[in-house]
Amino acid sequence: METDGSKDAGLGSSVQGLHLTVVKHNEDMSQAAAERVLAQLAQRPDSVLGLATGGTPVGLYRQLQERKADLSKAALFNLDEYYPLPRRHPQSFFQFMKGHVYDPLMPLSYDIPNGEAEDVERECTRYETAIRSAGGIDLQVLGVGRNGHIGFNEPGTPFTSRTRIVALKRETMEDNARFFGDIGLVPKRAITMGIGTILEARSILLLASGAAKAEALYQLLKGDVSPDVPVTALRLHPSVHVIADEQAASLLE
Ligand SMILES: O=P(O)(O)OC[C@H]1O[C@](O)(CO)[C@@H](O)[C@@H]1O
Repeated sequence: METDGSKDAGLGSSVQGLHLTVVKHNEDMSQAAAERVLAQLAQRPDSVLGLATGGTPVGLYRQLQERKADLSKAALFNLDEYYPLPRRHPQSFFQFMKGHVYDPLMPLSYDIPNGEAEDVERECTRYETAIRSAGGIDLQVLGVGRNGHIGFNEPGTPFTSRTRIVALKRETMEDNARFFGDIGLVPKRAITMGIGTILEARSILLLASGAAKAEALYQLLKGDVSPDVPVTALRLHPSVHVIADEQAASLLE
């Protein structure tokens, strides 16, 4: 396995368009990711960025702060939000983004599904329309769940799915219980961009760190393309860059 470097996945035509960079540690992943986001902003200051929450992108957002990324012309969207959950709840993805990105980096605009919308169907339609009205997403940052979920699109989700309300799998609630302190406090549902919505982004940056993500990454690069492992949908996209640390890449090769 090539490390601290970059290489094409080199796995034949089914993964053409997918580029893999393996780096040593989580911090290296965050640095490499920040470079790609900064390059996107340099090329197009008014980029539309799709961002993710969870543990994976925290280092990326720290790097963007340290490097004084200029988001003053950029529009931000997010993958998902728990439902129902008030925006003021400390574990809402809105609060996560406020702390890590909105307040420190002051983007021109931001939008995130509203976890306290009264009419959830209407909120999902509003969100899809807002993304389209902004011109679509230029660069979508993704993490991946242990079970291969992207956004909150759990195994079994059709690749054509759009923004909608979903039920979370038990393993996803278990993984996110660390943020809530108790699994009983984790919301059972969420609003998430669909896989079809995600695949419309012009380019995708997937980050994976730690041994818990190794199987999902293996499936992405070597498994069958199947809704059973949502992240494999990325094999259908023409421009995906994966940055993984050595632990996440440990099943490859
Ligand atoms: O980065 P983590 O905390 O491992 O989470 C993995 C993925 O699961 C989610 O939390 C669910 O949306 C994503 O935001 C994230 O990319």
